[in-house]
Amino acid sequence: MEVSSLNHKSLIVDAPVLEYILEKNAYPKEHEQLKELREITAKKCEERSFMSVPVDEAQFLSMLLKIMNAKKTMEIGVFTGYSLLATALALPDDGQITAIDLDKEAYEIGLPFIQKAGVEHKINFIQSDAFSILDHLIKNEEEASFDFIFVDAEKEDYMRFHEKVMKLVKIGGIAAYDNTLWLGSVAYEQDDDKYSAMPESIWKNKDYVIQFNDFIVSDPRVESSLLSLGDGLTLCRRLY
Ligand SMILES: C[S@@+](CC[C@H](N)C(=O)[O-])C[C@H]1O[C@@H](n2cnc3c(N)ncnc32)[C@H](O)[C@@H]1O
Repeated sequence: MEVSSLNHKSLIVDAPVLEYILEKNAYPKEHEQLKELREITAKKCEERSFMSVPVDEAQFLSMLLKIMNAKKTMEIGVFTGYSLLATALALPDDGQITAIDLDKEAYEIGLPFIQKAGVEHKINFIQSDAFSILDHLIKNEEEASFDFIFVDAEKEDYMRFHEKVMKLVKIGGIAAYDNTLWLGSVAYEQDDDKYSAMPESIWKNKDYVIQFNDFIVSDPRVESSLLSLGDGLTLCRRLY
């Protein structure tokens, strides 16, 4: 399969290398229902399917959750549920995921595959703006109770999410933020030849991503690592 036809969200610009990773490593071990969910998302959501996390990133998150022995997690920004299903498959049978999205229709596209994979019982999907749910959880004594929180929503909200997420994730737990290299735009000016062709939506949000990245570097509450996986994944381990 040609990488250009994969619509893959990756910073790897060397197409044969990306194709090698996907064809030789990621696709051969992709769970059948994840593959089906990915295919139906591409078919029904067309260019919006670009919002799903890439296969290699989902496999990294899955391994991380297993290494951590994560049991109680949260996902902010579900879309059709690719990262959600990868998480549900990685958690033990009594694991719990609070999954929040404004859009239930998109979740329902992926739901049959979650059901077929036999992991729906681990998921509490809440159709809502995530901020009100986070406030509710903080009020209801769920502070410092989540092993892992994955944030994959609007980039302009990351700074506000971070303050609430820092209250909800356990000390020693991980908050993971997606798209923190924002297709590489964070490193380029708009008039740069290489990146001037990027869509308006990328440039519109670039400054929010830069502001968030700068903040995380000097946030004493976390140890962080910015991975060049997908289009950037920042892991923050809560220290206190
Ligand atoms: C990039 S997509 C999530 C992709 C998903 N993690 C996956 O791998 O398929 C972002 C989602 O965040 C949701 N969203 C954006 N802002 C939100 C908010 N304030 N509260 C809840 N959901 C939000 C959108 O409706 C959208 O479905």
